[in-house]
Amino acid sequence: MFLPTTADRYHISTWGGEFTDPTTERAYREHVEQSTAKSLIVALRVWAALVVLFGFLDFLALGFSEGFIHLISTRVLSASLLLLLAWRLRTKPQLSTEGYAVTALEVVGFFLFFLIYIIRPDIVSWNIGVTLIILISLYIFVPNRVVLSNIGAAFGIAGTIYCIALRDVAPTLLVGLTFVLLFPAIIGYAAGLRLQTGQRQQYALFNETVRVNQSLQEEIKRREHLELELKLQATTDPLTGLFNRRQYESLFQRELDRVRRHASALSLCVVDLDHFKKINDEHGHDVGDQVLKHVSRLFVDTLRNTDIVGRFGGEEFILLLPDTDLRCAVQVLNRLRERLHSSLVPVEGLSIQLTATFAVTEVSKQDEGIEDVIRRADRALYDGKKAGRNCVVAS
Ligand SMILES: Nc1nc2c(ncn2[C@@H]2O[C@H](COP(=O)(O)OP(=O)(O)OP(=O)(O)O)[C@@H](O)[C@H]2O)c(=O)[nH]1
Repeated sequence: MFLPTTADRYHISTWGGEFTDPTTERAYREHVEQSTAKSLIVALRVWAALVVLFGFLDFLALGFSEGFIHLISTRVLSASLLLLLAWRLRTKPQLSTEGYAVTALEVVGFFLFFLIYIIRPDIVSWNIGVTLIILISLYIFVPNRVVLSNIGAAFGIAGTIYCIALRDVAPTLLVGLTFVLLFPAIIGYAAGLRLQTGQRQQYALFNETVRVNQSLQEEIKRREHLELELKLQATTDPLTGLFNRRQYESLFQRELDRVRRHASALSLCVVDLDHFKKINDEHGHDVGDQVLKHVSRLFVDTLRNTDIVGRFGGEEFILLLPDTDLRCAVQVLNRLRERLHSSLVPVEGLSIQLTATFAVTEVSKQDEGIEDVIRRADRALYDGKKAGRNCVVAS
């Protein structure tokens, strides 16, 4: 599939002042639709007011004559068309950026304006002056696509020349007049083109900034996610999601510092699942893994969230119970043992009965580190296994 590059997408035509890529041009018009409609409504209202106000000059020159009535009717008709479009723009702002309606009005407006040349031959030179102002206003004051403004201006120039030609003037004068009328149109076109191109360049820049910002945000999110994942990988056991050895050892050190500083209680328990080898042998390693996951969840869900649950390795777990002395720890662990014993583990359509041996010891200020404490618990574990398993042994 062909995908336009940024340069293609934002290429602006030299003479039209519009994006050559239709999708970008459409998006740009939608982007400026509301503000363009607002400016156009103001321009149309001012235009309508001027058209009617100039009727006062007609009245001064013609009085309440038939000519005045024709002119004022024309003026009121023009003003009504202008106000009608202004009203329509409130509900259909896209008319302002399409430009066809306002161009049609420019053509109709000029057509009605030509009547003044016919009805008031006394003010031809004044009218030519007004035509010059109208021509430049078409480009600068009335928001429209510059290519369409060219159509309005071309009609205005051609019509004016025609109206003057009707008066039997010398051809040289007509040629001169054409140049005079072309002059504001060319200036207006150049100014309109520059303005239109500048607006689109700004839009392209704005869009690019938004795009770059978006991709930066996405990159930041991606990196944050990656960082979190790496942190998780470094601190947890991949199978059970419990703290890994490195992490619970460092958490133990923090708790040991608290024991030393605040004389608070801390108990450590080594849990070893009973006859786990049998589960693996009978149902396969995958079922064994599911059981380990289930037991881990059960430990985490049952204990306090200040307790620390880690995987010691294989089917052995470490539980750190802060602010818990040996007596309380034995109570808590007995509850946990009973819960494990009484709940069947549902794995792959099987219901597996499971027990564990819990070896618990209280950490003292004199303990050098976690190895000392685990060694003590391990001795208790040995006793527990010898005593028939499914028990809590304290040392
Ligand atoms: N599925 C699974 N099995 C594991 C994992 N780590 C260790 N094991 C198994 O756990 C079993 C531990 O067996 P043993 O040390 O003999 O202990 P046991 O069968 O639980 O017997 P006792 O501890 O004496 O009650 C071994 O079969 C290991 O292969 C693991 O990550 N996944």
